[in-house]
Amino acid sequence: MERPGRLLLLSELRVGNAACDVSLCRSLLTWKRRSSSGPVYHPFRPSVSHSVSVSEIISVREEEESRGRDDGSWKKIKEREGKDCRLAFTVLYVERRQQHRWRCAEVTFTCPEGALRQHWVGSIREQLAAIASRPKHLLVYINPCSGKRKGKRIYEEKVAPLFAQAGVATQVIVTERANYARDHLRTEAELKKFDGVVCVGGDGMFSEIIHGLIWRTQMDGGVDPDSPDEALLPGSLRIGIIPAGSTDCICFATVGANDPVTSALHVIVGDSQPMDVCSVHHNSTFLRYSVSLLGYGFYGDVLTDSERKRWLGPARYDLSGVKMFLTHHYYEGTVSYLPARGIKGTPRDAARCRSGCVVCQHNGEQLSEKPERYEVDEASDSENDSEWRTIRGKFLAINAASMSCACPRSPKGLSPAAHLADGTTDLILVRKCSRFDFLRHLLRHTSKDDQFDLTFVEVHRVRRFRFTPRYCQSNSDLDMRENGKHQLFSQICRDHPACGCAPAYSSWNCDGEILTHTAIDVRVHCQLIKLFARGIEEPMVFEDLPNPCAI
Ligand SMILES: CCCCCCCCCCCCC/C=C/[C@@H](O)[C@H](CO)NC(=O)CCCCCCCCCCCCCCC
Ligand SMILES: Nc1ncnc2c1ncn2[C@@H]1O[C@H](COP(=O)(O)OP(=O)(O)OP(=O)(O)O)[C@@H](O)[C@H]1O
Ligand SMILES: [Ca+2]
Repeated sequence: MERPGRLLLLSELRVGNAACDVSLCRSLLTWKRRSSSGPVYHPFRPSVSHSVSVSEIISVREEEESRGRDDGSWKKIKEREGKDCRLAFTVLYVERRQQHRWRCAEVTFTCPEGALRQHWVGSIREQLAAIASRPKHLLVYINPCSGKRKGKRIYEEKVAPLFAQAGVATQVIVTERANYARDHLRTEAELKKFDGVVCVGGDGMFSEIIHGLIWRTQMDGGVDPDSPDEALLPGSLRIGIIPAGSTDCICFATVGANDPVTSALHVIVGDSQPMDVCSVHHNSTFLRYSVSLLGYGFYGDVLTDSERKRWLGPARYDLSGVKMFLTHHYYEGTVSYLPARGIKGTPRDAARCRSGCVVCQHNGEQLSEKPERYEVDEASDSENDSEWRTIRGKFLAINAASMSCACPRSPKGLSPAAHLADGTTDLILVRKCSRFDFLRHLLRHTSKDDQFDLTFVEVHRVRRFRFTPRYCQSNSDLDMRENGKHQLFSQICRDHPACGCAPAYSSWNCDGEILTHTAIDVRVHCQLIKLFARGIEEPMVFEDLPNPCAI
């Protein structure tokens, strides 16, 4: 019955009323209905074969006689099949649905005898236990105030039952205030006990988690977070996102859908997706980390305005978006950047970052093999260094997208060809233009047309950039001292649009949080963190299907 190394098990089992050939190869569970004339191939009665990779099996359970006793379903099966239900076992596995959604499907096999059932259940469990990447103990933070305030319910109803079925133990913490999760991770959490951290909420909640984890890792490793030139240490814990926020662009861009069940299943199967993180400094003061959007001008103003409308829930962004579009403020300043060299990919590529992305793999290897080359570039502080480029101008928006920033509002995102883990960010400069032109640019985020193919838009793939607003170019310290004053000034002008004077400063939108400074220094840290995700999967074509085992 066994051929070591290839075929572990091959039996005739029943699925419902049908006799099936069921096999367990090293990595594949396959069941194939037998044709009525026996196991022999019959060209006119093709039998459908189902295959599930063991890596996508969630769990296996032995059916108990008591199961379904209330509705008599087991009794009916027993009567129909004349079999003892104690001979049945059920396999729960990942099933792919439309639009990158995953669901938990199940199939029940009935064995001719109890010993065979034990053999099957034991073998599948043994294989599952051998998958080292699966988390066994997770620390879960729930933001009860995210999005439509449904985070707690989403976790309890959709996610916790799946974790329980998969045998994943959890410690669940419902946050009591903003930054509760960040502070808990920084100081209190016993991280050694866990294989990962899960956040239930939006991009802001994810941001709290990475701030807590990255800070803790640097402190433990003796790295000074205030130094913009120091390489940061990667953490060991993966992060899972159960989407319950207003934008959820990090979940959408790493999984392909904002769906709590899909995300929970990616956690259970132990997926791993590396991700770039930008550190943001003002002079030598650490401000924040960013993984998705750093936006000055339009997206900064949308965020500032939307914070006053939190009670509106996710719709606040659309309302503030329309308002800031009509307001049409532009801002003057200088952007300098270090172009990404020696890497694969450009922001105008047709190819997209997808599961198993070769660009991310290639660039990640390049950067880990030759970090000194980049360190030399980065350590150079001179604006005149030939590597640095400088652009002065009036901008409606300055956006740095470290990933596509795809989200339901814009399924292709701010920078459709950006990569999750290539060590770069796409710097998008939208110069002052008419409202009509800016609308054309914005609309292209929702269509197939190229949002960069406009004379007033430019995009650069960079490893590092700096921004200085016009009125503090001579002395960037001024920015710190003038901060209170400019915020007041901007506030007056925003609140009295009739006065006609445009504010001199916008704010930076850093993954949905407002930064306290306008002059910033941004550096990309390649693959600093890991998520329980695998990147967006390409739809399977016939040739991609796993080969059935050679029996
Ligand atoms: C005419 C339709 C144009 C639609 C253009 C849609 C572009 C949307 C691009 C979304 C990019 C999201 C990037 C992600 C940022 C997250 O780290 C952050 C935290 O969650 N979210 C936001 O800042 C939330 C940012 C939300 C921004 C919403 C902007 C809405 C713009 C509406 C403009 C309307 C013009 C109407 C003219 C009559
Ligand atoms: N218990 C809490 N009470 C109030 N605010 C909280 C609490 N826990 C976390 N927060 C804060 O709530 C803010 C918003 O959270 P979150 O990002 O989860 O939702 P969102 O803003 O609706 O979604 P998105 O960021 O995707 O647009 C975050 O800045 C987070 O720090
Ligand atoms: Ca990137």
